[in-house]
Amino acid sequence: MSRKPLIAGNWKMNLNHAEAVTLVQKLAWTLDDANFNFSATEVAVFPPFTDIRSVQTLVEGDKLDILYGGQDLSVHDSGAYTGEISGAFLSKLGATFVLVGHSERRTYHHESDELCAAKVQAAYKHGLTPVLCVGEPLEIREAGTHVEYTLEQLRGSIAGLTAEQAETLVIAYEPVWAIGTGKVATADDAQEMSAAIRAEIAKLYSADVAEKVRVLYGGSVKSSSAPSIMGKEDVDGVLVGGASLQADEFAAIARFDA
Ligand SMILES: O=C[C@H](O)COP(=O)(O)O
Repeated sequence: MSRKPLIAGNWKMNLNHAEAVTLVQKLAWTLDDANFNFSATEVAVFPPFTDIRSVQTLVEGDKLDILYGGQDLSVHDSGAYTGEISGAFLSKLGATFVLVGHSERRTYHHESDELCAAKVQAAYKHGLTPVLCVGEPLEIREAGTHVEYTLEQLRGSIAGLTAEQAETLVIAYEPVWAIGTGKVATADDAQEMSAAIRAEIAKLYSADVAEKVRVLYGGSVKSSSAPSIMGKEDVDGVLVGGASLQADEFAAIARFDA
């Protein structure tokens, strides 16, 4: 497979800047001790905004191979938007990625597909790689319309995206019913949706673009479930919430093929 695996840890609203430094240090040491091959697998953390400067100082100072990103960004570059964070600021802090449209933002902040599409554009404008989150709630899964629902969300959230941008896009499939619940979708469920997402990208752009797009699975991933999920052909990585707050556990997830 030519796509590089991406193991991403979304800390959500957990850990202050001092705790962030401790966790990233421990994560780097744990992976180093295990002779982790950082050039074969990307490892990224998504700390709260207030932690990012400290993470940057540590990563740059100690020359760590850990990437990082924001959990959200504004559609605006700057201005009178109290509480918002510009992609330009994240970029200046050395961020590589930014999450867009996480289900918690879609639910608690009513983020629409249209807004997500604007955020994806804002990310590219500032040189950030968006990690676009999509996925169905429980009632949709139970109705059996999860593939169509998720693809609809995907189409709406990438409206206006060029083929050149789409090639570098990361899409995280996160079934809402599996987030923080301990209920992991099966590896086959993850594969089914990842393949459907890739096929949709091929339809919208080309087979070549679809081959390059990375699709992650997220939802109660643990070191025990990561190997089988990562073993699936169309799954290129995982977006980990709770288990990314423990350095040992997150490092074990990153070593899914050890
Ligand atoms: O962004 C991460 C996901 O929401 C998954 O969270 P979780 O691993 O705690 O279920």
